[in-house]
Amino acid sequence: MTTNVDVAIIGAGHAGLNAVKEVRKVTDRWILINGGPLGTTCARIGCMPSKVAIHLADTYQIRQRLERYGVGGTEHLQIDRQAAMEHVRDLRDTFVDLVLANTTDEMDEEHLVDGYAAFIDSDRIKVGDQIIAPKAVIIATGARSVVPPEWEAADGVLTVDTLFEQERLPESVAVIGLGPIGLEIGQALHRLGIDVTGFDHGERIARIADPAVNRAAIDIFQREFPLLVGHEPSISRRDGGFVVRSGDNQVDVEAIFFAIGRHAHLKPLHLERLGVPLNDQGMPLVDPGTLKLSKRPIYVAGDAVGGIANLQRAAEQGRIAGWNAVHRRQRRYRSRAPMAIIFSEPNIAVVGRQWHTLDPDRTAVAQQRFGPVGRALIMGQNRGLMRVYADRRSGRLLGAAMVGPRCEHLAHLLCWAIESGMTVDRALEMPFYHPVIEEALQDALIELREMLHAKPSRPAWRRLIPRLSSA
Ligand SMILES: Cc1cc2nc3c(=O)[nH]c(=O)nc-3n(C[C@H](O)[C@H](O)[C@H](O)COP(=O)(O)OP(=O)(O)OC[C@H]3O[C@@H](n4cnc5c(N)ncnc54)[C@H](O)[C@@H]3O)c2cc1C
Ligand SMILES: NC(=O)c1ccc[n+]([C@@H]2O[C@H](COP(=O)([O-])OP(=O)(O)OC[C@H]3O[C@@H](n4cnc5c(N)ncnc54)[C@H](O)[C@@H]3O)[C@@H](O)[C@H]2O)c1
Repeated sequence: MTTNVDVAIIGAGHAGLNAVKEVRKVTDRWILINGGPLGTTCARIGCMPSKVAIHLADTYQIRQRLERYGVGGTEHLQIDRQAAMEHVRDLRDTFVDLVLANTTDEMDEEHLVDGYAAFIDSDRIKVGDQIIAPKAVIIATGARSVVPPEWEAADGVLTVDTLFEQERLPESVAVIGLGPIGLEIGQALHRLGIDVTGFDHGERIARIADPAVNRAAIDIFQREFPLLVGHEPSISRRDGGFVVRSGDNQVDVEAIFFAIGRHAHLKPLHLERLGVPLNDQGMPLVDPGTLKLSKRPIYVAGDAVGGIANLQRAAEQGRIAGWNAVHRRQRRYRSRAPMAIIFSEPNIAVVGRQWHTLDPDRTAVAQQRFGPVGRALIMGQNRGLMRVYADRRSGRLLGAAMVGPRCEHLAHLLCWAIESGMTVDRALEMPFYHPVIEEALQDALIELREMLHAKPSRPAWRRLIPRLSSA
């Protein structure tokens, strides 16, 4: 039997659930298909449990500063990692319950179907034995962790999909890939007392394009746990564990944590059956504004689109795809000034234009270290570097990269300023308080203003003119 609906939404993550919210305002003939556990990537394995783990690891780490504050007995403090992981799971379950309570818990069997969807052709979808014929489709299938095929489902190999389910954490871990996941999770595991070594085949960590900030970040994190970058790591089995080699270095570990990227989860959909051209990632051409495939009422939203995964992007694209699926007048997704925040300690943040896209002749770059920043010194977290970029001609802020304390907040301030087209002079007219981390940004802006207003040094022959005339 075929079920006819107005809209089929595939994937119950933030993108899919936000799409449903828009669609159900217009029609009751919709169906949400979800394969795997409900509760969203963000709440189950992503943003939220990772931040719980980071928070408790950072809290335990504070013991190392307590003696300086006159607090004794810190050498007796110990972490029960099993209890810590239970706390992560408890909060994770709370976040999942909050998502479910407001969304899928209220849906009946007619609207919510459990299973992986696959296209039969461009008009029909199959889920198990059920065939669905929708007038419009929203693909919101998210992304999945990349694991080299030879290590898939191997004992001792972890990803974020499995980490938070571990009753017992390993004593030593090689973190392969030092992007946002590798750095956040690697540092948290290290701070929970696990022997962590980080590996990346590239020279950059956390995708920082600015070479000075990247160097500063590597120096800071390197002091906590070894980071081996710039060589392709090779992994082999040994005595129930693994040996990982990188250049001249070799490390024996109990477990491997892969964080080498997450790719759009499209394979089970069989998009090749749509009869549209696909790129080498198996993705059809999608209008980045309407999120629609050309000539088909099929929309793609969230991590399924590819690129840098971001919860706010997934939610907004879901809302737009949902609206567009049920309205003639199409809304457009407009990407804003980019912002990426890594919740390591210190934070890493990149906003606006990235280093490699800047024109060196037109860009002024101010640099501010967090070392002498009063508030950072008070917090005992004064490691870091911020670089802020401005356009020499218009004086506008262009972007920034930073590693430092509470950069999550500085990134927001800067990103809002960039998004509103603010100049350096105007940003300096804004109020600042004391003593706050924002004073680091104020100092960077003052340096930028000096660069922008500095008179260009006059060529030697021009400097001669007054003297010649007065002679
Ligand atoms: C460890 C980690 C930390 C993160 N931290 C942050 C952060 O701090 N800040 C931030 O902004 N972002 C963060 N992200 C990214 C953020 O979580 C994602 O961008 C967001 O959750 C993606 O939502 P989505 O709706 O696109 O996909 P998902 O939430 O993954 O939903 C997709 C759903 O579709 C289902 N599905 C897949 N294929 C099919 C199919 N064929 N048929 C039916 N169902 C299917 C999946 O099982 C899943 O339930 C993090 C991600 C991870 C992994
Ligand atoms: N705070 C946040 O916003 C946050 C946190 C976690 C994840 N995320 C998102 O989740 C997505 C996935 O994150 P990720 O860190 O897994 O992916 P990523 O693609 O951002 O980083 C992967 C890293 O692995 C390295 N790498 C790839 N193959 C390798 C190999 N064979 N050997 C060694 N190193 C290798 C790459 O050089 C890169 O540094 C990203 O889009 C990210 O933005 C966001």
